[in-house]
Formats: sequence, C-alpha cells, structure tokens
Amino acid sequence: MPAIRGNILGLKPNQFKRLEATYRRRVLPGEVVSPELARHLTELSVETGRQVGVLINRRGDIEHVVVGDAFKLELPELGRLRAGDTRLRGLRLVHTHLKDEPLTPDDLTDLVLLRLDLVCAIVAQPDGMPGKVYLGHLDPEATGARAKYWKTQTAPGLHALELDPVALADELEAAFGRATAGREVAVQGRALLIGVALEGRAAAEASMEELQELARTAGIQVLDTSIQNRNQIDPRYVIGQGKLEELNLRSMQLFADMLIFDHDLTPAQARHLADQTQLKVLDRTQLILDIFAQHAHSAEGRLQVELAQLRYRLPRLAQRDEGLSRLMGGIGGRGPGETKLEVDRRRVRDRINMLEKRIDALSASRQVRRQQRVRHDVPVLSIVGYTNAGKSTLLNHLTDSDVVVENKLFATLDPSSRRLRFPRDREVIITDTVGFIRALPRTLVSAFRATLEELSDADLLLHVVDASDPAYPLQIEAVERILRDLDLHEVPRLLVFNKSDLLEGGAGGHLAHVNAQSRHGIAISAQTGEGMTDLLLRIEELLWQEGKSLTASGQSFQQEHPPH
Ligand SMILES: Nc1nc2c(ncn2[C@@H]2O[C@H](COP(=O)(O)OP(=O)(O)OP(=O)(O)O)[C@@H](O)[C@H]2O)c(=O)[nH]1
Ligand SMILES: [Mg+2]
Repeated sequence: MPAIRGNILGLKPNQFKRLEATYRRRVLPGEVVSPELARHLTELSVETGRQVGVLINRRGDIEHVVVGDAFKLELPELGRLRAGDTRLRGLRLVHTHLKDEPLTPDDLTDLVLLRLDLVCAIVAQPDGMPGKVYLGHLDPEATGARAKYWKTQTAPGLHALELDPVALADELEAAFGRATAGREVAVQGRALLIGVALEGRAAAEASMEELQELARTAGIQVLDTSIQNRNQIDPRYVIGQGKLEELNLRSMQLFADMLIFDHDLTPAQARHLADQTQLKVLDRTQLILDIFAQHAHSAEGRLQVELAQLRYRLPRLAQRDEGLSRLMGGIGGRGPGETKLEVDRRRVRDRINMLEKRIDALSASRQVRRQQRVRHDVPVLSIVGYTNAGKSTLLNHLTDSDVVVENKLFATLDPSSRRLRFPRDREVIITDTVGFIRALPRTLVSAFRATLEELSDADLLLHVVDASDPAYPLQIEAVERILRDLDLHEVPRLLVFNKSDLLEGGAGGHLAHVNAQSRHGIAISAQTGEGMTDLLLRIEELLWQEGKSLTASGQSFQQEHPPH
C-alpha cells in the first residue's frame, strides 16, 4: 500500500486508516471525481482541519493521497517532465479547501510547473459535505509576456460539473503539440533570454538585441526575451525571486529548455539558477565561447578557443555537481568534450599549461618566420571592427577573394591576408581578422592575444563600422576600448562607415556620409562597391603621401612585413 504523504503528524489511527483506504477507491472514466470520493475527502478534511488531496491518473486510479494543513497542500516530489515535452503529467489533483476560496497561487503554480492535467478544489462545508468546485487547467493559447497560463471555471457543486478530464487532457496535449509543431528543427536549444537593466533601459535593450543575434548565430531558437529593472544584481539569482518564478512558468508554457543571461554569472549563481529552474543556464560569455568553438577551423584557432573555454571553466569545476553537468552539456559545452570536463581540476590545469605552451610555440615560430622573410617593403593594412560589420566583405571586394561572409556573429576567426595592388605598382598586404564585441570575454582576449597582437604590425587599421546599426556609436566605442587594451591605440586608423546602401539617401547613403565626415571617416558599401574609389584614394594618401606623419606617430615604414 503506498504511503500517505504530507502533514500526517497527530492524525488519529482511525483517520489514518480511512486515508489509507482512499487508495482502494477508483474514479469512473468521464468524471473528475466521484461523488463518494469527494465526500470522503471533505469529511476527512473537516474532521482533521487539514486539506486532503488525491492525484488521480487517467485510468481513474489514485496514485497519491496527500494531507496538508488548513491552507495548503505540499505535493510529493514528482520530478519535472522532460523540458520541451508537450505532454501533460497524466495526473489530476483533486483536493479540498476548508474555506470557500478559488484556486490559490500555490494550486496554479503546481498546475503549471508539474504540468498536471488539471487541478480541482472542492470546498469542504462545515457539515463535511462537498460544496462549490473550482477547477483550472493549462491554456495552450496563452501568449504574451504577462499572459495567464491557465483557464479556470467554477461550479456550484459537483453535480453541475460537466467535464471529461481525460478528453480535456487529450485536447490540451493535441493543442500543445500543434503550437510547437512549427518549431524549428536542428536548433540547439529553445531559450528564454534574460537581461538586467542596471545602466538604463536603452543600453539593456541594445545589449539584448545583440544577445539575440548571438543566440541565433549559435543555432538557438529564442522564444522570448525579458529585461528586469534592478538597482543591483541579486547575489544569488541575478534577478528577483518573483521574476524567477515568472520565468519558470514561462519556460513551461513555451517548452523552453534553457535560460540565457545577458550578464555574466558567477559559478554559484549558475548553479542556483539551474537548481531552481531545472533548465540549462548559460551566460553571454559561454554563448560567445560556444560560437567561437563552432567557428574555429585552424589548428591555432582551435587551441585558442579550447584554452579560453578551459580558463572559463576552471573556477567552475570546484563545485562539480549535477547542476554543473547540466550547464556543460551541448551548447556552451562544445569543444573539450564532456568527458574531459569530468577530469579533475588538476588535469584541466595541466591541459591549460600544455595549450599555453603550444600556442606560444606556434606564435613564436610565426614570429621567426616573419623575421626571416625577405623584407618586401610592403605596408600592412589590417581590417578591424565590430563583429558582422562587413570586414570580410570589404576584404573580398578589395582583393577579389572569397573569405567566408555570413550574416552571423564571428563568422571569421582565423586571420587571412591578401595582397592588394594600387596603381603605380604599389602594393599592400591587407588582413582580415576576428571581430570584436562589447564585453568580449576576457578569457578569449587573452587566448587570442597572439592573433590580435599581430595587429600591431599594421601600418594602418581600417576600422569598419556597420553604419546601418543604430548601436554603431557604442560599437565604435567598444572596438576602441579593446584596441586600447591591446595597446594598439597608437596605430593610425581610418573609420570606414560600411553598409551605406542600407541608409537614408539611397545608394549614396547620405546619412552615412554625414556620420563618416563627423568622425573623419569615409562612407562605403562593401556590398555594392559604393565609395570604394574614395576609400582607396584615402588609403593611398595615408600610406604614401602622409607617410611621414605616420612615421612620426611611432609607426615605421621601414619595418614592413610580408604576409604569413
Ligand atoms: N547591405 C549591406 N550588407 C553588407 C555590406 N557589407 C557586408 N554586408 C553583410 O553583412 C554581413 C556580415 O558581413 P561579413 O563580411 O561576414 O562581416 P564581418 O565583419 O567579417 O563579420 P565577422 O567575421 O562575423 O566578425 C553579411 O551578411 C554581409 O553580406 C554592405 O555594404 N551592405
Ligand atoms: Mg568576417
């Protein structure tokens, strides 16, 4: 005989026996609860002064009998259904209320989080007879951020309740199935995105747009985004408890299987959040690391990404537990496969040391090769800029090459160099490299330092800006900041306002020109070729005619490097 769950302390033996006998009762198909069972529950409830409830399966068997206190009922641990599953629990909760009150927030939270078929509260009247009935079930049509996730109905008594619970559950499951039928296949996850507006709403919204792009690039389907206004980060959960509850409900409603925070999480926060929601929890850094892992193709690129990932994980290996393995699987856990994560910190540290040595060796040998090469007296031009600004498109246009161009973030990770001919037999080496982003993870900057430091070989940096992105001033700032961090701010640069074709003023991109001029830049469209002649003239001017001023700023033309 299964046990009686919940608040059983102090029950009389006779009451306990009658509770146990509940398990022998059955409910006929087509009824939520039989009148006899209802009366049995209300009688016991009034006698004990406690709520009494049963979980009934679709065959009509009673799977659990639970006793609560006067106000609420604590359900046994049923486990969470597999994330993304469109089926319901196959159990309905029928329980008593000692007062005449509708379903409580606890009832409705159980309904949603446990994905119960339905929840029914029967008012136990003082004489022990069943009274009014309140009933609630999930609502497949609920949409929108503030939507209710359930529908409720009230009946004056059981006799007035006309509802076939099994047919209803079938209907709901079919509707949930239809609602998610259009979901994209081949996605790596279905995510809710969460931001915290610490520095004002506008900044948080721009950052959220970018997080959405990052998720899209990583192959994750974004189901919903939300930003919470807060003065400070909650040390435990980042966001407030109420918001977390709301997210939990939302994730059930939308069949999400992961939460992505637009804010870096401490190892403890990530663990608490995963425990509270039973969902995979990622932050911005993990997402970027994952994209890098997907896009790294060269040997050096892969080593650098793995190094960055391991450095990120090392402090998180301290408290390895279930939450962590959830955090580490799949997205955000690509690269050094899961087995490697199971190794202890010591082995991770060894691997980090090994990777550092190999990367050092690679960059040292490249340095040697660079020095050994015959001097060609060829200036180097490096394209830098925010990710997706059109750097590779520009390189391709200028040199007739076919570096991968994609409307994705971090399409390019491995640097590539090409020769570019100018009139009068002049030549430059032009290089394309990894794009920058706001809050570029520090582990990545340090892992890619060798690659990025090569930018110091450049005689001129072409800082490509996506002028069609409203956030471009912030992006310029972010790129400038990273250049400063890499000690590259002394290298002369030219701001190139790209994608002028997308801006007002037609192909001429009048607005782009205005913006460009205000920053001594130049407006182009790498796609249509617009402005390209002007760009080449400016480059020529800067490299050869104003050569002296470049030399004066510390950049010597006598130390040019051929491609590598
Ligand atoms: N309309 C328009 N689109 C452009 C232009 N230049 C680039 N694009 C598009 O912008 C997207 C990004 O271009 P990429 O050249 O891959 O950008 P990137 O700066 O190399 O990006 P990462 O390597 O990912 O950092 C692609 O979809 C391009 O087709 C332009 O002048 N006009
Ligand atoms: Mg690129």
